Parts: sequence; structure tokens; C-alpha cells
Amino acid sequence: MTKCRPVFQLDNTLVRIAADENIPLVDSFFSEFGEIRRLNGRSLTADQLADTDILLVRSVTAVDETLLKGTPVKFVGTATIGTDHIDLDYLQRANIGFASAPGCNAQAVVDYVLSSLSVLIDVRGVSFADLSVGIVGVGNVGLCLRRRLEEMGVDVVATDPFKDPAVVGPLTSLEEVLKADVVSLHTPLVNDGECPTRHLMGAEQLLQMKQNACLINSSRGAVVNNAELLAHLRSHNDFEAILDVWEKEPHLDLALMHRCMLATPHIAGYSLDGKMRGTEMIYQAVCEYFGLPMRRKLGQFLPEPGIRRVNFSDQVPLNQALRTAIRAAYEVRVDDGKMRSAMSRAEDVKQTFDQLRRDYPLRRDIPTMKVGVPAKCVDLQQLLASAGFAVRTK
Ligand SMILES: NC(=O)c1ccc[n+]([C@@H]2O[C@H](COP(=O)([O-])OP(=O)(O)OC[C@H]3O[C@@H](n4cnc5c(N)ncnc54)[C@H](O)[C@@H]3O)[C@@H](O)[C@H]2O)c1
Ligand SMILES: O=C(O)[C@H](O)[C@H](O)COP(=O)(O)O
Repeated sequence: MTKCRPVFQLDNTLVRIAADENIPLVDSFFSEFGEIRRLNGRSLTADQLADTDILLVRSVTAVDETLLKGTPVKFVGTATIGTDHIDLDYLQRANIGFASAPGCNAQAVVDYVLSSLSVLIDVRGVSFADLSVGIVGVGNVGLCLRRRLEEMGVDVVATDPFKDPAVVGPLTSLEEVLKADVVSLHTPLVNDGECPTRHLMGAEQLLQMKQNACLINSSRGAVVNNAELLAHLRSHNDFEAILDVWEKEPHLDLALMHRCMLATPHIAGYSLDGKMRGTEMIYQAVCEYFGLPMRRKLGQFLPEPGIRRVNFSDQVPLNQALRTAIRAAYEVRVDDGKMRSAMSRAEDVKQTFDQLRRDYPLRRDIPTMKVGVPAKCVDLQQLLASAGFAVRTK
């Protein structure tokens, strides 16, 4: 095992960092604090942390007593929204500091849902305003999605047992939400307590949905009972599923993948902006926790977007412009096609799943994309702005 050379000393405490190899910009943000070891997060062991003070992970590392007991780790940061891979009770008991990156990639997930909805409306020959969308969980992702869709003229219903309608807008029961044309899941994965979400969607809930409804899951795989979803899809030809997360990932149920309208390898949150924001957020948390100066900012490192601007003429119908802009920003069918093609050749499904994620060409968030609209097309300007685009009049 390579030992990392501690070069930073604070109150006689050496700060040594071990980080998942898939966290971007770790060197840019953290190098002044010490040498950084990059490790494979999926196979991380306690032995590898024998000389680590700060551990930086992503969602693929189970951080618990087995991993940390007997190590000098004093702080764990996860550059992700989700925290279901972290045993927070253990960290508290062991007096280990912790930070996640709430909301870091919420915009990317919203872009994923918008792109998926744009495919669905193409397939069904309808427009956004013809759909009703039910949102389950109105936190960082769900609320951003709700606001975008409502501004775009979509009929939205939402449920969340822990939120105040005065803050997040009207809320209703899960039963009511299940009556929508599309149901999109945005809860954390919670195994116990008052409102567990493991298998929140199973055979019973799926039967409450419309025969031709569409279920989108970009939260955590196990929020949906995947075996019961597959059985439902097999007995309901018009029912559609769009899945980014899978119950046993990186293992993938190929039969379920084949029956999905869109299937992607847990990349809904994989934008450059979202991933880099995640690193910045755990950097800020580390600085605060150890009383270190905060010298780095995300703006120093974010490059210009590849597509700088998409221009529309005054001839283009509103819905077509909206669909074109969303798909120019993010085309979910490309990711779906890559996963199907890779899986058709895969010798090891788990390895292929991880490889698709590791080699993912990070996209940019919709708000980084400028759209040019004629000054007189006020409706189009409003519609594109409501979807999050940076509208410029020409
Ligand atoms: N696919 C991806 O790449 C990706 C990216 C980012 C986040 N995620 C996942 O998306 C989910 C949502 O992320 P977020 O940032 O919005 O989380 P968040 O914590 O901000 O919001 C989750 C919301 O769900 C609500 N909730 C909890 N239990 C519920 C229940 N039983 N019914 C309805 N609502 C319930 C909470 O009150 C909260 O408002 C998380 O599971 C996260 O891990 C996935
Ligand atoms: O929780 C999150 O932020 C997302 O699910 C995130 O995109 C997970 O990415 P990973 O850590 O698995 O690379």
C-alpha cells in the first residue's frame, strides 16, 4: 500500500486525504492541504485508510463501522446528494465529522427528467402542456422540477410528508399523485422510520397508476420494487418506465432494461457543473471543520460550455423550440443507446455498468446554455426561460 506524505499540520494533527478516483477537481481544491491518494471507491477497504484523516467518497462506497473502525479518519465527505451509503449514526457515535453536497447536481437531474419527458411526448405525439406530472418528494430535485414544469405550463401534483405547502406549494397524498400521466420519484432511500421509501412503489401502487402512465425513477433504485415493476410492465403493454437507477446496481436486470422506454446507468446527476459543485461543497465543509482558509472557488475551474448558443427564428413553433433546446442541452437517448449497446456486448454486467459511469462525458446544466430568440417572440422567450435556459434576445 502506498503511504501518503502528510504535508499539512494543524494543531499537531496531520491532515491526509484519500479520495474516490471519480471525484473531479480533488487536486485543484485540496492539494494545498496534503498529498492526495486516489482510490477505487467500489473496492475501498479499512486497510487502505490506515493513514487517512479525511476520506472523500461518492455513492458507491459503503461508509460504516467496518470501513472506519481502527482508522484515524476524522472527517468523511461525500460529493453526492444521496447519503444512503453512509452510516450517519456510526459517524456520530465515533465523533467523525461529516458533510454531503445537498442539491449539488439537482439541476442535472431536472435536465434528465425534462429530456426524458421530451422523448415521451415525441413518442406519444403530445406536447408538454398535455401531460400531468406527479412528483414524489419535493426536496432539492423535486422542487426545482416542480417549478420548472409549472412555469412551462405543465399540470403538477406533488406529495411529501415532511414539507410545508407554504414553502413548496400544494401537496396531496401519494394516491392522488399516482393518478398523473407521469410519476417522477425524488425521495431519498429510507429503510425504516415513519415514512420508509424502500419499495415505496410496488405492485399495489403501480396498479393505482393509469394503464398508459409512465414511471420515472432517478432517485435510488430500491425506491421501486424492480421485480414487481417488471411484472407490471409485462402485463401492461401501454405502461412505460424510464429508469436511471436500479435496485441492485451495479448489477442490472437486463430483462427490465429491455422493457424500459429509456434506461441509463445512474447518470442523471452527471453534469460537469453538478459534479464540480459537489467537490466545492465538500471542500468548503472540510475548510470549515478544520478551520482552514477557503482559497478555492468553483468559478476558477469551470470551463465555457461546448455549445455556446442555439438560435431560434420567429417561424419555429413554441413546442418544437422547447423540445429542440432541451435535447440540444441534453439528449437522454444517446445515453440510453450507449447503455443498451454496451450491455448487449457485456461479459460482466456490473463492470460494464461502472465503466459507463466512469467514462461518462459530463454534460453541462441547462442554465449554462444560451438561446437566442427574436425580440418580438415574447412567448418563446418566456417558455425557454421557464425551462431554465439563459435567453438572449436578438
Ligand atoms: N440519479 C442520480 O444521478 C441522482 C442525482 C442526485 C440525487 N439523486 C437522488 O435523488 C433523490 C432526491 O434528491 P434531493 O436532492 O431532492 O433530496 P432531498 O433530500 O433534497 O429531497 C428529498 C425529499 O423527499 C422527501 N421524502 C422523504 N420521504 C418521503 C416519502 N415517503 N414520500 C414523499 N417524499 C418523501 C423529503 O421530505 C424531501 O423533501 C435522492 O434519493 C438522491 O440520492 C439521484
Ligand atoms: O446522490 C447523488 O448525488 C447522485 O446519485 C450521484 O450522481 C451519484 O453519483 P456517484 O457518487 O455514484 O458517482
